[in-house]
Parts: sequence; structure tokens; C-alpha cells
Amino acid sequence: MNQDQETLHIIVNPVAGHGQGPHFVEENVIPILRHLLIPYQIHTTSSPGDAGNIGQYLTRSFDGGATIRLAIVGGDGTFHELIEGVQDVTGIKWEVVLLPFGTANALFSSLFPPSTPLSPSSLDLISSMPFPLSDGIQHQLSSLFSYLTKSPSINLPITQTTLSTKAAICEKFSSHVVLSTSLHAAILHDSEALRESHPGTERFKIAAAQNASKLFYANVNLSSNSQAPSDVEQWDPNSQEWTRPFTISNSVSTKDDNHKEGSAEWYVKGPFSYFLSTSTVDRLEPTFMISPFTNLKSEGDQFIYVTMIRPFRDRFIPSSKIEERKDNLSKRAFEIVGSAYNAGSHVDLTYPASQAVVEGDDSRNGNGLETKGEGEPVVEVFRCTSFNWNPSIEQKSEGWEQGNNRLVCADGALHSIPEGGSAEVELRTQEKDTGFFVFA
Ligand SMILES: Nc1ncnc2c1ncn2[C@@H]1O[C@H](COP(=O)(O)OP(=O)(O)OP(=O)(O)O)[C@@H](O)[C@H]1O
Repeated sequence: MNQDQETLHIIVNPVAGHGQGPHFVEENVIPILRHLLIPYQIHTTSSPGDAGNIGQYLTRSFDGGATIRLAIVGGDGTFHELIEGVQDVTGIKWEVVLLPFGTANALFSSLFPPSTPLSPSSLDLISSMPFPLSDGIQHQLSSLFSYLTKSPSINLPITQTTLSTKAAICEKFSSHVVLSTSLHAAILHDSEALRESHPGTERFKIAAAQNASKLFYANVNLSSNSQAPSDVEQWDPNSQEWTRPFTISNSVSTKDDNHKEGSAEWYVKGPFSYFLSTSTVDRLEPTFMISPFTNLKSEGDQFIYVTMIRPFRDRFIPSSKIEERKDNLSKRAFEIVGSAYNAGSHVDLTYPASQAVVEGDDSRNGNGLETKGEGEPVVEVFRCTSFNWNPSIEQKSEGWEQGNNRLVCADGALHSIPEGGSAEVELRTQEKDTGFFVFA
């Protein structure tokens, strides 16, 4: 069968988020498509992974070199499963409409932050509809309107992760939103058990409380390939610029052909409490702006933005009394990561220039951090095009709790690095006319 390329294929996940996707499609999407005489087909997922099966089915229905237009009614996980399902299929351009019916909807929220105005052409289209659409519904339909008004779709960078031991590659997978370890991966792991009792984002907060007091032991190498416009760079909250990394060392120099002459692998020594990378989203929920420099809509170059917290750089943490260590680590993690809800201001936090630690001084506990000061950044933000996460052996020391340093989260899907192994993460080369594109 050779499909009509004008058909909009709608993949509906009936259990994502609060399970309201199917009703929304029936009530709002179909009436619009019918009014505009746009052919559509609905494909409802019947089990985990089914979005990938649907993607494979669609590729078999099209000739090579096709453009497949589809809408995803669900969350980031549903889109992730589609990408995973068709990652070995080449020569197809996937143009995707996002209908945010998952829990977090990180990609949609980053492309259409709350109160983003609709384009004039979308507003014209809405005013031509014979039925009213509330402001909230208009916002949920933002990506659909971009498609209907023929806005160009945006190329979506895809990250490839390889888990391997020294002897062999064990697993390869793709991600389009986030690749994380440490606290974020642990939150995703624990929050899954809470999905039924807490279908909204509050389950992430509960899981955060269970994991914020843990240390994740690993070492990381950051690098940039020869196509990258610059070597690895670090955000400097004081000068408000990207600069040569200054809180890590480049002791490992690369002689690899893939690296620019004079470029280096930058070495980051753990333990970590937080470690998250993304090349597409600035936020994980509508107001949780964890990676504020990532902007898919900007014309700029593609990077992986890495956001990390290494608690032992904070003198308040290692100097804590043994019985207060876990509690202090947890408080600090909440204080720092919580600033992401304040328009991503965590990236501007700095330690006092002189990190004198005074016993019993409560100002260290919150007020001790400064903003855009001359001390070192609290959150280290780097941009690169690849990195390795190498779990390491815990340094035994009383009062600390170790988290699972082999857990990796790819767009919410969890993977485990084999014992003694590592994770290698890199941006996939983007093609001009094939791969994934989103209407934004
Ligand atoms: N019919 C189904 N029954 C059970 N699970 C399903 C079904 N269809 C899809 N799934 C699973 O639902 C999971 C949740 O979907 P998705 O990740 O899109 O939503 P979410 O987790 O609520 O949102 P987000 O990823 O934005 O936080 C997917 O990982 C998928 O495996």
C-alpha cells in the first residue's frame, strides 16, 4: 500500500498523563480536521512500546523517501517509543505534531511555554472555525495549528547512548528529550511506582524526597567533535558568558581523528547529586526550567547541554556533622534544583568567593549561596557534543548514602549500565531531509 502523504496519522496513548488524550482528540482535534477536510487515521497504542510498532507499520506503508506526518497524543515517553521503534529505518522524514497529554510534556512545554502567544496565522485560523475554542485548548493545540498553517517544522536533534563493558557493546538507544543519571534518573525510577496513585507531576516531588540525600559515584569525560563550532564550554554566571571550562581539568588530551587539533576531553570527578543532559528542552515541566540555555527554536548550533551538581564542591556539605550529612545534602539539593522553578535561576547561583565554613552558622543553609557572584558556580553547566558516564567505586565515608550510579534515564525510559561498564552519549548527525522534525 502506498499511503497518501497528506493523511495525518494520530497516535493516541490512552493511559499517558491523566488519560484524557482520547477524549480531547474526539472533542477538539477531529472536529478541526473534519472542518478543514484533512484526512486522518487514528492509531491507539495498546501496550507499552506500541508507538514503535505503529511507526514501523507506517514505514512499511510508505515508499522510501516519504514524509510521514503524525500527531502524538501523549507524553515524551510515547514519542520516545516511536523514535526507538523506527531508529533503524532510514530515508523517512517524520513531521510530528505534539498534543501534550502526558505527565510532564517536556518537549511541548519547551516549545510552547505557558502563555506563549499563538502566531497571527494560527489566530486567523481559529477565528475561521465554526466553534469556539477556549484559551487553554488553543494552547494545547499550538503545535497542531503550526502544522495546519504550514509553518516549517524544526529538525529535532537525537542523542545516541551506548552502554558497554570493556569487552562489548551491550545496548544502544536514542533519546530526544533528556539523558540523565543520578537524582533525575532515580526520581523517574521511583515515580513510576506512584503513577497510579499520583497521575500528576506531584509524584516526581515525592520521588525527589526519597533520593535527594544520595550521592552518585562516577567520573565523566566531556568532549566536542570536529564538526562542533567550539570546544567544550562552561557557563560562567559571573560574566554571563560561555567560556573555556574553569571548574574541571583537561588532563586527558585526545589524539583521535574525530577531535579537532588541540581539543581535549574534559575530566569531571564525582560524586554527583544531579546530572542531566539535553539538546532539545529548556524545561522538564511547564515551569521547571532546568536547562535554560537549550533552545530548539534558535538557529544556532547543536550541543548537548549538561547540568550537574557535585556536592563536595560545596564546603557546607563535606564539613557537615556525620548525623546531619544526609539531611544537609537533601536540603541543599532541594534549594538548588528548586531554583529551576524560578525561571532557571539555579544556573546563576555562586558560592561565596571565600567559602569560609563557620560551625553553627545557619546562613550557610540557604542564604549562604549568592547570585552571579565572584565565587565558583554552584551548578556546573557545560555544552559539548558527547560525554561518557563512568560509574566508580564509592569512597566509604560515614553518614553518606549511595544512590544507584548505574541507572540511566532516556526520556523517562530506564536502563542499567552493566557492572564495570560505562555509558557513551553523543549527538547523532542531523540530515537535512530525513529524521525527526516537530511543528513548533
Ligand atoms: N495501552 C497502553 N497500556 C499501558 N501502557 C501504555 C499503553 N500505551 C502506551 N503505554 C505506556 O504509557 C507510558 C506513558 O506514556 P508517556 O510517557 O507518553 O506519558 P507520561 O509518562 O504520562 O508523560 P511524560 O513522558 O510526558 O511524563 C509509555 O511509556 C508507554 O509505554
